[in-house]
Amino acid sequence: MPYQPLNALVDACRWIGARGWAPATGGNMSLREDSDHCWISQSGKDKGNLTADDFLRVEIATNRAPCGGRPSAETGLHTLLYRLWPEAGAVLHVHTVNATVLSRVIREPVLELTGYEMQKSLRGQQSHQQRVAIPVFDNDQDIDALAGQIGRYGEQHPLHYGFLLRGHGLTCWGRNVDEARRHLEGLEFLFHCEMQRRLLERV
Ligand SMILES: CSC[C@@H](O)[C@@H](O)C(=O)COP(=O)(O)O
Ligand SMILES: [Zn+2]
Repeated sequence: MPYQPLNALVDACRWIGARGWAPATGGNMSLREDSDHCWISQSGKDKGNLTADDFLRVEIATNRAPCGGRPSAETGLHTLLYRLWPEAGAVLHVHTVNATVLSRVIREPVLELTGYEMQKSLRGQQSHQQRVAIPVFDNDQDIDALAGQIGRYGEQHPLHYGFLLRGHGLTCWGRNVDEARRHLEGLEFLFHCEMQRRLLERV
């Protein structure tokens, strides 16, 4: 019997797939059940076409799926966020073109966004004059090492909405699936604007 609250996450995955934000088998998505467990997409599936049966219950402390199956290769990044942020309820990882390309162009360790009304799609942002800082980490196939690096960063800096992996994509989260979706849509819009601005201004 699938975990019933997964239905909202399954809808979000279809929405992501329809926008082309999880091409091929890219992307992974998860939902927190409680302080010790989350449900995460199985590795290697088409994430735009999942059902609740395609999610595995994973221990947040160990990344293990006691009932078997192969959880996402990037499970360690989701569980890191659930450990770091008790309020994180859902995590969405996507491979959008804007996130993939912009993260390669940014030389600095943080992408700063300011001047955009759509910053207010992000929790706590009340004005286009505020600054949104999205950290950018070098991609790494060693997920444990990557999780260690992001974890050390997260212990010292606010890590509010999401982070970019260079040439890879965006991982973002929210208190629930609706908020994670809103953050994803808002950030993706902001990345698109920032790409266009940099192209036109030849930054
Ligand atoms: C197209 S392969 C992409 C993977 O290496 C990975 O980055 C990804 O997002 C999906 O991995 P998965 O193990 O299916 O959750
Ligand atoms: Zn990925």
